[in-house]
Amino acid sequence: VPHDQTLFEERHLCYISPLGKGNFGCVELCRYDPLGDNTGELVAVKKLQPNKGSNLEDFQKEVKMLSVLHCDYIVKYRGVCYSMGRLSMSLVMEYLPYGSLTGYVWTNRHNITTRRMLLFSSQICKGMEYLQMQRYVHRDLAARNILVANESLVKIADFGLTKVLPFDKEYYRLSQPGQSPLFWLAPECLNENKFSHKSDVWSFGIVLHELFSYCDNSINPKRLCLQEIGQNVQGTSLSMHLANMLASNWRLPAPPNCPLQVYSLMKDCWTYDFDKRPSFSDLSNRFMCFRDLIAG
Ligand SMILES: CC(C)(Nc1nc(-c2c[nH]c3ncc(Cl)cc23)ncc1F)C(=O)NCC(F)(F)F
Repeated sequence: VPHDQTLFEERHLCYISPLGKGNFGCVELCRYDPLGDNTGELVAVKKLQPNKGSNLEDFQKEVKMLSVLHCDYIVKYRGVCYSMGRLSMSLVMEYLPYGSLTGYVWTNRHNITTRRMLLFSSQICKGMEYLQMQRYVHRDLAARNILVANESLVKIADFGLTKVLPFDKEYYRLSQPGQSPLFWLAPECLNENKFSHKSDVWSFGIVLHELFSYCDNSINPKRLCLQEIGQNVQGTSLSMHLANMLASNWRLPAPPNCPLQVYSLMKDCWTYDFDKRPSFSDLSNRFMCFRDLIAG
């Protein structure tokens, strides 16, 4: 596929297998094979859920948002494929063969060094720094939404919940509680549906916790929070319980064998007051120093 090509003909898009369900639809592994000889490129095709009209606009917004992102640490947009005579469309992205970070880190937990975890962390941080420059708030930063391109490269993906900040405001207020998973959300998101670069920094801290826990499901953020809340979740909603815990300064415990400097950086991302949280560029600089400092 010539890389400037942004229009994929449906008849050459050969379905191979399902990849998963993301925000706004399912994603399938396909081969774009115009020569019909199986030499075509593997691509990830995100199909829009059918007959959800409103989603078509949002979907076209996601396509538009992705098409202008050019960063080594963000999944590459390849183009679109129209079907049913332009009534439906699919988003075509590069296919990353190693899959999502959660699966990769857990499967390879015995031979991923701290050094490589810090490399992945700094790449996610740089990808978020780039997004911030474009005034994009991801709103769903989580290890499951990071893809592994190869042993030493990860990329941010799944921009289904991403919002562009208005030119005159540094935060985005959702009209009603969104579908972001609670356990990755900053207090101001839980309490006021307020999303910003600084709430993405909070989620980035949660991603570090997942990463340095080797994405071990038995100690994932949801399970640790629910353990802390205990079984006595009466009337008060889960998000209220979580907001109260965070307000009384409860935070996720340090992952087993996590370097102290890394845990202290996570805690900085979880500063209650969003104005006092570090920015992604502050965090990038700190990772630069770490990688020399922490062996492994
Ligand atoms: C919904 C979907 C498909 N889920 C999965 N994608 C891939 C997966 C594996 N390789 C991929 N290459 C490109 C893309 Cl867009 C996805 C994959 N692998 C496993 C998934 F569950 C996805 O988009 N997840 C968000 C992402 F992981 F991408 F951040």
